[in-house]
Amino acid sequence: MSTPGDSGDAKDRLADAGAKAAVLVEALPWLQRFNGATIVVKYGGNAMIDEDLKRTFAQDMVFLRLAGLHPVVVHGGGPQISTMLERLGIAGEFRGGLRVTTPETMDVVRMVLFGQVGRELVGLMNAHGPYAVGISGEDAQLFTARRRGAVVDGVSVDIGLVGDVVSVNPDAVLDIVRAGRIPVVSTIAPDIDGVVHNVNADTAAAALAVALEAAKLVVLTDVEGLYANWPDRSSLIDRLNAAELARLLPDLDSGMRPKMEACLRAVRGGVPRAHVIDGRLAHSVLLEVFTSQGVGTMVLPEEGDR
Ligand SMILES: Nc1ncnc2c1ncn2[C@@H]1O[C@H](COP(=O)(O)OP(=O)(O)O)[C@@H](O)[C@H]1O
Ligand SMILES: CC(=O)N[C@@H](CCC(=O)OP(=O)(O)O)C(=O)O
Repeated sequence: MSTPGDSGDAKDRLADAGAKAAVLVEALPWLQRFNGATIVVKYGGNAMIDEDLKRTFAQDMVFLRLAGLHPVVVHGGGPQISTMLERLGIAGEFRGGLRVTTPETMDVVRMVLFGQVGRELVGLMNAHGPYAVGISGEDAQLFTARRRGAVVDGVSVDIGLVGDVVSVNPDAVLDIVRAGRIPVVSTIAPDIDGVVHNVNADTAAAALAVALEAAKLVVLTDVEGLYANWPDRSSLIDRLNAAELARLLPDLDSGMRPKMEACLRAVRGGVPRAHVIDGRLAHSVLLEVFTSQGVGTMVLPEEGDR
């Protein structure tokens, strides 16, 4: 038999326990603040490719749910769509950060987003219990899309079946949330004539966060956050308001632009905070929600917006 006091490293153990307790206690004000709140999380980047990060992300969503929050996941899948198009020998291209989407490409987008990426994430979460339910923008009129073009060198160009979300009916998502489960949303959406469109996942996440009156939008990516002078790593912005972001937007590269447009759309639509965080860091969502420091870049509304 041994007791903690017998061990030579009892002091280390006490210090270790103290540090763990401090982490738990630090979460208390955040648990209080976000109890019952909806948090929309855009899952993308490395967290969607690396096997360990996929599992830790799924764990984080279940953790949020069991901590009394209502996580709603909107997933991307750009790299997976590109891989499948290549396997099928279908040529693809991006214009202004958006995929040129022919009817043939659309079939692949739908199959990969809902049938592959969404299914895998649902499965990873459900390894912890009966939590995740997949849903697409086609279900119960969740999203209605309107065809949009892309702007290339200041000129609007046609990119096929690509849509912007023009209306959201969040009832089906709310049904899933009220049942105590975690919706996992794939971002394909019919237009008013029922023609299915490909919608950028950052854009759809913002529209959904607004419609759900979420407390936060959290967007995962592959960098620490937004850099004022990309790629100068010393220029990471930890917080900025909507007006400051609107001024930066026109100069951003195409990868970061949909994400930052989404953050702007969310805060201007009434979401109190939008965050871009580093999905390469395991449990970055938990760190963002439950620690005082936060991680990544936080976008706030303008003074007087709320
Ligand atoms: N100002 C900027 N701040 C941060 N990242 C930027 C910036 N400009 C361009 N980027 C690039 O944008 C990428 C994120 O876009 P993308 O790869 O499309 O995202 P994801 O795959 O996470 O959806 C970053 O990994 C980075 O290489
Ligand atoms: C119109 C458009 O570009 N749609 C995206 C939809 C998936 C997505 O947004 O995925 P990520 O978040 O991983 O980039 C695409 O086809 O790739």
